[in-house]
Amino acid sequence: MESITVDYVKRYLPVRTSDAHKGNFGRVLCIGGNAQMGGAIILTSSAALYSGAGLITVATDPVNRSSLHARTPEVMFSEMYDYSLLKKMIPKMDVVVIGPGLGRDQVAMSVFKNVINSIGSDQPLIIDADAIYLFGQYLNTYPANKHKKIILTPHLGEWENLSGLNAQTENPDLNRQKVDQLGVTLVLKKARTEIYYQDSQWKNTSGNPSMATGGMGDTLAGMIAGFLGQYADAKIGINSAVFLHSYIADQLAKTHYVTLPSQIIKAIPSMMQRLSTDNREDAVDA
Ligand SMILES: NC(=O)C1=CN([C@@H]2O[C@H](COP(=O)(O)OP(=O)(O)OC[C@H]3O[C@@H](n4cnc5c(N)ncnc54)[C@H](OP(=O)(O)O)[C@@H]3O)[C@@H](O)[C@H]2O)[C@@H](O)CC1
Ligand SMILES: Nc1ncnc2c1ncn2[C@@H]1O[C@H](COP(=O)(O)OP(=O)(O)O)[C@@H](O)[C@H]1O
Ligand SMILES: [Mg+2]
Repeated sequence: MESITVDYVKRYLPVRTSDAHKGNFGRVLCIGGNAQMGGAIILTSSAALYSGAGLITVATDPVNRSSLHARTPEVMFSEMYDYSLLKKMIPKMDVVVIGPGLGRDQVAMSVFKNVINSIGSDQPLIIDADAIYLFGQYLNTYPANKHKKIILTPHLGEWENLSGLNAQTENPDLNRQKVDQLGVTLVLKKARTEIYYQDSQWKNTSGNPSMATGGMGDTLAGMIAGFLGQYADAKIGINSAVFLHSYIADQLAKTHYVTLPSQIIKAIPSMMQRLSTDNREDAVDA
């Protein structure tokens, strides 16, 4: 397994040209947040925004509209249960992320099916949180998904539910077998997150237990989405998002017992700037 380090991330940070505009940095659609868990998709979309995505739309339950706009007026709202609108919107997106706070009921399953049927074979689809459960259920009926560009981001509990491999039994060989069978990219979240591509495997070298707070994975999903819209090479984008998410937490943890997802989000632009310009990577705004 190859290691993702700070030097790797610095080497590949994209350079913004002086004539760049928002259309260069990705149209991202974030889908999730039922009436109980709007915070999850607000974290995801905020993370995509602070990671540099050009244009972000959130498809969510209408009750989340005003809190979304109060938090991030830069982000557009769409009604998650308007299936024909969602179907029309998806082909225009560079990246779609589904799952944070989505729920697992029949309505959530209808949203999921609508999205997986509408997404094109060249469009990255990040499947996180509840959508990982829904993906597992969906596969029972429609097993062939290899034509889709799917990125799964489970924690160990979600991975067990999907693969049958638990925290004790999962290992690189068995994970690889499952990944090949599913035809996906796997971001297996744990203390040292592992990433399985079709042709290589990577291990993160950053992260710490101050990150054990609800919403931390929702935040990572948004960072991956934000980076996928900006990096020409998806593998480098995903690896860099995974590393930076935890690396910012490592810097914050020097002075913070707990690192909140929203603190990490706020520190993304300053960390990216510092890594792109000089060696003062230890400083973050919190
Ligand atoms: N502000 C909001 O709106 C927030 C909304 N959120 C939304 O909540 C929804 C549910 O997501 P979820 O991850 O909280 O719960 P779930 O899918 O039931 O998984 C937990 C199960 O897995 C097991 N488990 C084993 N290993 C594990 C590990 N390493 N890391 C974590 N768990 C591990 C664990 O076992 P345990 O050790 O707890 O017994 C337990 O049985 C989802 O939509 C998400 O987006 C949250 O993000 C919070 C902020
Ligand atoms: N002890 C730890 N060390 C390093 N990283 C951690 C630790 N605990 C949690 N994390 C990270 O926090 C994130 C948690 O994701 P997840 O469980 O999906 O959160 P949520 O669903 O609440 O948003 C993952 O990126 C994981 O790697
Ligand atoms: Mg999660």
